[in-house]
Amino acid sequence: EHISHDEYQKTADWLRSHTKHRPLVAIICGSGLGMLADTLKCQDSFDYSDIPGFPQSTVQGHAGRLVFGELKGKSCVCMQGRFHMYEGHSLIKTTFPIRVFKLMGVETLIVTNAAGSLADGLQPGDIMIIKDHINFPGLVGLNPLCGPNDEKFGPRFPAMSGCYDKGLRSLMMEIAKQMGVAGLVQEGVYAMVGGPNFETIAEAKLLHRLGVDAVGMSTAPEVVVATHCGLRVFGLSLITNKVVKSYEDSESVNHEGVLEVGRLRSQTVQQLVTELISTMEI
Ligand SMILES: Cc1cc2[nH]c(=O)nc(N)n2n1
Repeated sequence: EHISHDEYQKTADWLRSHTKHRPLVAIICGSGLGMLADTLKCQDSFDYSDIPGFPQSTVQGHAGRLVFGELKGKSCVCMQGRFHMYEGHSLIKTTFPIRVFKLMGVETLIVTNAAGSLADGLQPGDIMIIKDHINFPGLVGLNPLCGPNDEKFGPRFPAMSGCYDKGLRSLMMEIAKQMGVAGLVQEGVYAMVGGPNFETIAEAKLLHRLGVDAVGMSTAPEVVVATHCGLRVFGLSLITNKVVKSYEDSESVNHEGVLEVGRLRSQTVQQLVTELISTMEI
C-alpha cells in the first residue's frame, strides 16, 4: 500500500505535541537489546498501539514502545521493538517510523540487530560493526521505496554506496579500543533475508560464498529508507549464533538462544552505543 506524506506528518505532529523532546538521534533496538531505551533520562514513552499510524510489534523479546529521552545530555528517541517483514507487515509499514523521525528533525539513525555469523572469525557474543549490507528482498523488488516516489523525502533513484557512515564506524572502533573490548568488535557485511525460518545449510553456504559475514532478518529496509531521506546511519549486529554451514554439524539455532546472547552482551552494546552518541558530533 502507499502512505501519503500527510500520514507521516500527522504522526510526527502527534508525537511532537505529546513530548517536549526534540531528538536528533534515533536508535532501533534489536532482539534482546531493548534495555538501552531504559537508560534514557527524563523519559517520555508511548506504546506503539497508542501512536496513530504505527504498526504493532508481535515478536517475543520486542516490547513495542517508543521512548524519548536524553542519553549523555543528547536528545534521543529509541524504538524498543521493531517491525519485521516476516511478521507480515508491508515494508512500507516496517519503515514508517524512520520517515516520522526524519519529520521530527532526527539526523542520525543508529540501528542494532541480532544476527547469525557466517564468518569464521565472528563468534557468538561478538559485535559486528556493519560496513555494508546485501538486501536480498530488495534485490527482488521487496523494497520500501517501491511505488510512487515521495520527492519531499528523497530522489527516485537514491545512491546506496557508503550508506554506513565511515566516520561513525571509525569512531566506534576507537571507542571499542578505549573500552577494552576491541577484541569483541570487527567490521563486516550484513545480509538481510526475509525469514522467519533460519537458513538451510545450502543457503548458509551460498551466503558465505557471496561474502556475507552476518545474516539477519531486519535492518536493510530501515537503512534504505533512512539513506533515501538523508539520515546519517550507523549499524551494529550482535552475533547470537554460528550459522550451520556443514552437513556434519548437528547444531541448530533457535530464537531462545538468540535472546540469551542478547541478554549476555546487551550491557556492552549499550555502553558502546551510549559512548558513540556522547562522542559523535550531532
Ligand atoms: C536474528 C537472527 C539470528 C539469526 N541467526 C541465524 O543463523 N540466521 C538468521 N537469519 N538469524 N537472524
